[in-house]
Amino acid sequence: MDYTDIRYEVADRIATITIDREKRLNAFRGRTVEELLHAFRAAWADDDVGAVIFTGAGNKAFCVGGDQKEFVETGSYGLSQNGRWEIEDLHVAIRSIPKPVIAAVNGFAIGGGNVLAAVCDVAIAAEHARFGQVGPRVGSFDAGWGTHLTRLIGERRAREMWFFCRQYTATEVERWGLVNKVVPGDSLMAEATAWARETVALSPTALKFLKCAFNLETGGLGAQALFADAGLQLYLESPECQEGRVAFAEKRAPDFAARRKG
Ligand SMILES: CC(C)(COP(=O)(O)OP(=O)(O)OC[C@H]1O[C@@H](n2cnc3c(N)ncnc32)[C@H](O)[C@@H]1OP(=O)(O)O)[C@@H](O)C(=O)NCCC(=O)NCCSC(=O)c1cc(O)c2ccccc2c1O
Repeated sequence: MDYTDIRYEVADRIATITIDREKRLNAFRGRTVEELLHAFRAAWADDDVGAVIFTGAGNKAFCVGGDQKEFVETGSYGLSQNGRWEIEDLHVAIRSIPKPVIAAVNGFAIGGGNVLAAVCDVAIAAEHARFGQVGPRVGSFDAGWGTHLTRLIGERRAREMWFFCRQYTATEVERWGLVNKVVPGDSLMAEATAWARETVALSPTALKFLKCAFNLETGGLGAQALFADAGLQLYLESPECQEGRVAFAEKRAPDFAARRKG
């Protein structure tokens, strides 16, 4: 597959997967998700790859979730070549690949970007990185893997993140346990590579069984995510959702007053 939205590089048994849409703050569209899925599966299939680093191009954003401009312009995030919107397959692939996945969070991890970082095995953040959920402000929600935040930072913090749509610094979320380490931006990739080098020297079978074991508790989230996504697809067609998206595009606060009921 030819990649237009991502980069895939392998060196010293480490695969680096980079969302390469810097002008859109590495927001994902259908094509991006399809390529990411393909790249994670390639890393999975390659016996010479022992670990994956997942990052975003540039130094402003890791990923800011779904591409809102694409949605406003075309009415959807765009489908993959096979006609499916595969974000849930991507979440499951990152969880399932039997090799450690290290998120190198090089800037904003917002909305679906925060969820992508959260499903990785470990996360290292640049000092300037900012984390947050925005769905209830822009007309979206992730009631599947988005709720995995509870396990990482506890229920109070996870609900705060989703219900208030604030932004948090790397240092704050390191304290909460959302990231493993915070480093200066210019040493992020060196740090992530050092972590990857450490893990590729370990027993691959031991790591595989450990990842499978950790996944036993969260395995049900894959099914919950499909259920949640079915609800989200209906919500995406509603005037309430459209108000969130249009308000973001028009750079104004959304007006959900007409939507308050029940
Ligand atoms: C990310 C921000 C916090 C950055 O704020 P800042 O003030 O620094 O910068 P600007 O706001 O001026 O943004 C700069 C520039 O980038 C454009 N941009 C920002 N975010 C996006 C985006 N997501 N898509 C496309 N473009 C984006 C912005 O328009 C500016 O462009 P200019 O041309 O005007 O310069 C802040 O920008 C922010 O909060 N962004 C919104 C983030 C957002 O809404 N993300 C999507 C959330 S919904 C989602 O992620 C999602 C995930 C899923 O898995 C789904 C699954 C199934 C269905 C739906 C899903 C879904 O919606």
